[in-house]
Amino acid sequence: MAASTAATLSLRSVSSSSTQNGSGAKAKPFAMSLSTPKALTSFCGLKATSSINSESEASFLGRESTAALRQSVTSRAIAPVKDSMQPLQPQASTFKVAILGAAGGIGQPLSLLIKMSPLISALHLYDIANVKGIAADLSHCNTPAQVLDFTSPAELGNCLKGVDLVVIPAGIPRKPGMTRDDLFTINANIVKSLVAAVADHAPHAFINIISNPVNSTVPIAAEILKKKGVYDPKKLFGVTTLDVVRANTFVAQKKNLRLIDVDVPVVGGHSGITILPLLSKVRPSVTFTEEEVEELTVRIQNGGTEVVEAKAGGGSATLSMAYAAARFVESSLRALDGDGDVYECAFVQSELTDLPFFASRVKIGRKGVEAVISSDLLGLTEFEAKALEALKPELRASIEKGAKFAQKQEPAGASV
Ligand SMILES: NC(=O)c1ccc[n+]([C@@H]2O[C@H](COP(=O)([O-])OP(=O)(O)OC[C@H]3O[C@@H](n4cnc5c(N)ncnc54)[C@H](O)[C@@H]3O)[C@@H](O)[C@H]2O)c1
Ligand SMILES: O=C(O)C[C@H](O)C(=O)O
Repeated sequence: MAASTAATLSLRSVSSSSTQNGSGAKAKPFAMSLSTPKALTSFCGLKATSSINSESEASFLGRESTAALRQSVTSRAIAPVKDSMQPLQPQASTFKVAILGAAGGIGQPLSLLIKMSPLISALHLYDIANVKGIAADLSHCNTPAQVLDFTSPAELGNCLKGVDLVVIPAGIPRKPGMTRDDLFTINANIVKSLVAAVADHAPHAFINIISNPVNSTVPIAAEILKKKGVYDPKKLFGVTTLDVVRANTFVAQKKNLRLIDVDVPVVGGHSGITILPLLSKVRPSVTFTEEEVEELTVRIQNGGTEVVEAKAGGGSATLSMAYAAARFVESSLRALDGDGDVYECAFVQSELTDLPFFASRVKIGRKGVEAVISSDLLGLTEFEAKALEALKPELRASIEKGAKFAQKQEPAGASV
């Protein structure tokens, strides 16, 4: 018998919602156990059990979202089955996703993880390196997303046509001793040309940017989209989910908490001191000594460097990043699918501070960012307030560097 009988969507993430009165964000950790009827075994492939469980308030999606998910899964997957004895032919799911840089250290495991999503009907893999084999390999997984490969810039337009979400992990990673800003010269050009193509071929898509330095590549993307006349700030996201994933892990370990319960908002940017975990806002409420706050903050800020050094020249975080990006993709797709309860931290155009871009918790809906959650920045501790002021000059400089780079470029389409 193939594998087991359970179809479980195994990504676990945390959803946080703000209180309506703005008195402080109320985290709502959730644990999804998406267990489908036996009929779904044939496309979910990994495991299948007989129901979709929302164990409690503290479970992955919360009751309402789980109900919405149940409805979405059952309508997509079960509706086409006319005869229960027939093998399931799942209806095409709603969303098409493109990954640009799909053959890389992040791109490959990310492609695998999101191939498991029942929300994806087509997965378009693009890379300048050989992506054909990766697509062939992945296409054998019996999950519904159809996998297509696109290799040269000449194929990029076709890769992007009709997609709802574009994820960009293309670019070089750090080696020990490098800062993320040291990647600027090469990655700025990569992001510029890829985003120009997105503007031409998928101007309404959500764009999730992973390529570093995120503090600059997101402003580059914004300027390129502006030049092309298609900039929608609500749909452009710098992916900072890995900072949240790390913060949740390190805090849970330090305080001996159940991982699934922990939610740490991380604001600012995605590099060094611009990464600011708000430990006073951790859910569940937990107290830290001053030493613990300093130690945890530094560890979260240096999480990327910890991996770069451990890999000793072999690149930077790929597996944890793929996990984090898959969580952000899943959240983006749930938002596109009309789930009204999607909250993630992301680096977006923002008026929360005097900086033009800022990572914070945002509510994501069908049209992109619906709200920036301002309450996280209220009632900061002295440590956090100082750290927030301290990060601003560096973050502003990185944002301006990216914007200036893109502004002085030729009209972007010409160079793709
Ligand atoms: N946002 C984050 O939290 C985060 C976390 C980890 C890594 N990163 C960044 O993600 C990027 C990728 O990291 P990686 O480990 O996957 O690197 P990698 O070198 O393993 O993979 C990068 C891939 O991009 C491809 N590529 C290069 N130029 C391209 C182009 N013009 N079009 C399409 N594909 C192109 C390469 O062929 C390669 O397959 C790096 O910049 C890294 O710093 C960001
Ligand atoms: O640290 C890096 O260079 C990669 C990434 O930004 C990370 O945080 O792991």
